Amino acid sequence: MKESNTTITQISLMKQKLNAAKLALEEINTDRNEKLKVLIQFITHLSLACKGQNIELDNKLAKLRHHMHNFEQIDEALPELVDIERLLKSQYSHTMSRLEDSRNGLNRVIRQIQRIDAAPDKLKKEITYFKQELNKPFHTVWEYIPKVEKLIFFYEEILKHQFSDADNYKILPQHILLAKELAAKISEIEFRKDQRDQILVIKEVLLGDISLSHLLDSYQTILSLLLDNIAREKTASQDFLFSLNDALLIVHDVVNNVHNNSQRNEQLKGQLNQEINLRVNSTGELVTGADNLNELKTQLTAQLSSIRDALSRKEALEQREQTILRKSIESMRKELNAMSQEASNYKEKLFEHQKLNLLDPLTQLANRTALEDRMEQAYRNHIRYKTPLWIAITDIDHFKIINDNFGHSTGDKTLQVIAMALKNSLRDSEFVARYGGEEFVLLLPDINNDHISILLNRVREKIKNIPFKFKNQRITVTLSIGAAQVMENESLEDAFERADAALYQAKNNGRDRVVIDI
Ligand SMILES: Nc1nc2c(ncn2[C@@H]2O[C@H](COP(=O)(O)OP(=O)(O)OP(=O)(O)O)[C@@H](O)[C@H]2O)c(=O)[nH]1
Repeated sequence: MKESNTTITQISLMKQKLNAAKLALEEINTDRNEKLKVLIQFITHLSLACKGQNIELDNKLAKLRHHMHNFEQIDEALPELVDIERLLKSQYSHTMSRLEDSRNGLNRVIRQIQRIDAAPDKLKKEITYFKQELNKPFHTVWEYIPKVEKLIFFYEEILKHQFSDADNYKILPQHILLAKELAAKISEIEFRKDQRDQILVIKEVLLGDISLSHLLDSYQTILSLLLDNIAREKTASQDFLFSLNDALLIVHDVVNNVHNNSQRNEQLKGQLNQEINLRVNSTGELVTGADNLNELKTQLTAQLSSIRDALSRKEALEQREQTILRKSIESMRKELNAMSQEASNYKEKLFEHQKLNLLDPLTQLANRTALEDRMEQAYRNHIRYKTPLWIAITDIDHFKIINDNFGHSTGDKTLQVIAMALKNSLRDSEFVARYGGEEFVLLLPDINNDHISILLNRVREKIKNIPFKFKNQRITVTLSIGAAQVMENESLEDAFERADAALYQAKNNGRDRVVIDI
């Protein structure tokens, strides 16, 4: 009995243990299932994260995910896990080498961007900094993507800058030269009074910090002003020709009328003459055939009265003819007077124009065209009469400083004063012209070698002593002068070049001096 009790107790204990073991097993199973679930989830996420990078890896992860449900023991998954680990490792090194390639690619692109001169300075600095950053290797794709984004930003900025500057292209040295030449050219052209302010503004723009669009605008404005002037000139000439034509038509009509009238009058006068002749003849016949004196008397009185009548009609006709002729001549004279007045106005205008075409409008000195005419004339005299001829070229020293410090209008006034002083320091036979900008050319005939230096130095001193005062500042303006005498058998151009070289030397030797090429 005792034994059976013990057995029962043991069985019940075993039952309890079994139950406990069952519960523990259930717990283990639940736990395993939970962990398996987490593992499967992890593998799912891993395969999603790796998807598309390597097809073998994609397949292995999908297979593993599927197999996981069937594995009793995690050990069973080990071979597949090892395989996947190997693939992951090789994928990592593949990704790293791809990232390195991409980094090198970015470096190449950034070097290209750095070559774009048009990029603004701030952006250039940013690009340099970015390039330094690119020296560090990438570890993940996430480091690479922002770099690509940044690169796109640089491109965008450069494009934006380029487009904002689209109509403001870079001004090159040859554009600045063109602007200066245009300024010099318009100084030589005579514009109408109402155009001069506009021309002054354009000149100021051309000689300042000009942009390409300003240069083009200036060309366009000047061309339209010139075209306008040409059109006006054309209209003025046309008006003159029209009035000339009208006057000639009137004169033509008058002459025609006079001619017709005189033809008609000639006819009438012929008839009257005929009538008078007839009467005179019949009077003669009356006298020869007369028997009775009284009858003759009566008949003669009647004949004489008819003759007188015909004569007075003839006289009246002639008077009328003369009056008409006088009137016609008078109206023709008036017309011709008006015409000649018109013609002399036109001639005066043409003359003024011709004169103005030879004058520099700013300084009122002869311009380059006039200088060329005069040089040829002086050269001809030099050849013909074997008289000496000197060419001197003078240039104001550091004139740019006056413009820069006191403005262009002060510069213009300085040019005017110097021009007048130069003109006043020469004799009538000598000649000065504004050659361009701040350069003047002097033609000096009949000066011998001993006197040229004295003369030119006197001119130089005269300018130096002008008491210029700008903005309450006393300024001394000096000249450099280069001169050359036209030698025997030398062309004018060669002599001019020697004078120019002497001027260059005067500038190089320190300015404010005269250099004579001998
Ligand atoms: N105000 C004014 N300035 C002019 C005119 N024509 C040319 N200029 C100016 O003259 C100056 C000439 O300058 P540069 O050729 O550099 O010579 P610079 O300053 O005189 O110096 P050096 O000749 O070397 O002594 C420029 O600033 C021109 O803009 C003009 O009609 N009016």
